[in-house]
Amino acid sequence: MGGGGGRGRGGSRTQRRHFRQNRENVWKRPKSDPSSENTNENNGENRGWEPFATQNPAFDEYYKEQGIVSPEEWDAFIEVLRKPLPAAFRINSSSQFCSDIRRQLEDDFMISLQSEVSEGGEPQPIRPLPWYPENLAWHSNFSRMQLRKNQTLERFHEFLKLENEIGNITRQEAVSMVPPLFLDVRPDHFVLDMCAAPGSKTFQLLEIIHRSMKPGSLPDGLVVANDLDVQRCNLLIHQTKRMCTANLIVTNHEAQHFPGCRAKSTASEIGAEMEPPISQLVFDRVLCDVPCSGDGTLRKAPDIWRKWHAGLGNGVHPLQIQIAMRGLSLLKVGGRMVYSTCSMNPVENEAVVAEILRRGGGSVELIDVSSELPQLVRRPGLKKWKIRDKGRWLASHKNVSKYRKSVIVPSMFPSGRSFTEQMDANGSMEVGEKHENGGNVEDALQSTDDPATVANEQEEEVSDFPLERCMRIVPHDQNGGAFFIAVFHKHSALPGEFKFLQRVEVL
Ligand SMILES: C[S@@+](CC[C@H](N)C(=O)[O-])C[C@H]1O[C@@H](n2cnc3c(N)ncnc32)[C@H](O)[C@@H]1O
Repeated sequence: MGGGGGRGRGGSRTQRRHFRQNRENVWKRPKSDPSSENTNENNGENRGWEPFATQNPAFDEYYKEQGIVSPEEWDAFIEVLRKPLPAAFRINSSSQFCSDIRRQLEDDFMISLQSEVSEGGEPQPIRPLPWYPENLAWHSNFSRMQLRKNQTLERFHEFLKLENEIGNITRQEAVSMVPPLFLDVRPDHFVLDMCAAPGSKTFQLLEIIHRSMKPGSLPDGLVVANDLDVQRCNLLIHQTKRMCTANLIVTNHEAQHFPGCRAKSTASEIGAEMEPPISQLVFDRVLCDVPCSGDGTLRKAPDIWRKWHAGLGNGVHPLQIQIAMRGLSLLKVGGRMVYSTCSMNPVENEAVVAEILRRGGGSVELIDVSSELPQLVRRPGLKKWKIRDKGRWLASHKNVSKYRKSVIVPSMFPSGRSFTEQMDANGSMEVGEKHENGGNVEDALQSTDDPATVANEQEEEVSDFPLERCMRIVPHDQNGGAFFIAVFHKHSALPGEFKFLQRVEVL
């Protein structure tokens, strides 16, 4: 029956429906409130549904200060972040039906769907992603709701469902398809995917390994897909079994402590008469798609708006470094490693990359990949950033109070210099203590009236590393999600690595 004043939250029913359709992923059902379950007010419709709050002042303040987009772009950036993410999918390049599927999309669906208005209001409801090779990845402006409800889209929806089920296409966020492309994998490569679940990038890696193989023959390459979470490993297995591959091993370890695997060389490699030596298994390619705060997925997971705070990025920074360093130690000399996150935060990105280069001590290079995938819109990595802790901006580790030193570590800052190192060089007092005027540090933290002013008064640090070679993809660049990617080349053994390898062999 009609829309009585008490049923909705303002606005006509049509307006509400329109809003719901356009903000499909920004609705949540809060924990049920038994006291209101049977009231006439709700009348059974829309009961308990509320929009997610798609804003967070702490988020705005943080990213404005970091300057990840220019002040002029801020409104466009934030507006796109609040919109639902358009769907994207990829054609399995190793499928024998790959060309047929691409032809069907180009010659049939691209034309027949033209008359359907997509919710994004783009002229082409579906289109190939211009930066993905060979028209194999597609962007669709149809929301899940539209696909499910609109009769004329039924054929397209059925096509997507069926081809996805049998492994000919995979639904995957567009930006998440980028890291494997920069890994430069060949069919004979041994690839380690350190944090692999739920497996969309593993699937992509397997596609490359299997590409151009004749049906029935097996490639020489191998993907080892690891994840800490056993349930997510199950998801990964479910996802990758659509590939029907024998070239995948799934492991369940902490990536930062991924075990050294020992392999026997084949007799043909060493001469049939000799006993094959045991050597450490090293990988041609390593993908480090590490756990992160995930704020690049805000469009897909709007509940992150509510949960976001600067401490999330600070908290995962040490683990991200550990995982990346373990990845590098398992990488062959001459091999390539990609480090990626779905976070926009420099403490999870540029700061980690700088620390990898620092610890790598010249054996690792951050590669300039600006000429690869030229149509992918990306921004260079930052050279300077600040750390936010307990409501305070910190420009250098020397500004960290001694009570926070176990949490706010030197590698988080652009110079990577530790407070103690500063003391050694200058032979002076602890600068952090001077800042607190000799008073109680907790008091000093709480009495900070204007954190931005405090940061401005501090000496700004700038990284010496070529961090502009990193890539940050932001949502309004190509109507997608956000991602960060850095590509490394290992020139020689890491400092201390040789000793480690020898020890493994003796064991
Ligand atoms: C960003 S997700 C990976 C997404 C995946 N690469 C994909 O494309 O589908 C990060 C993953 O890291 C896993 N993880 C968290 N801590 C880990 C650790 N210490 N070692 C290995 N995996 C970890 C999480 O379970 C999660 O699946």
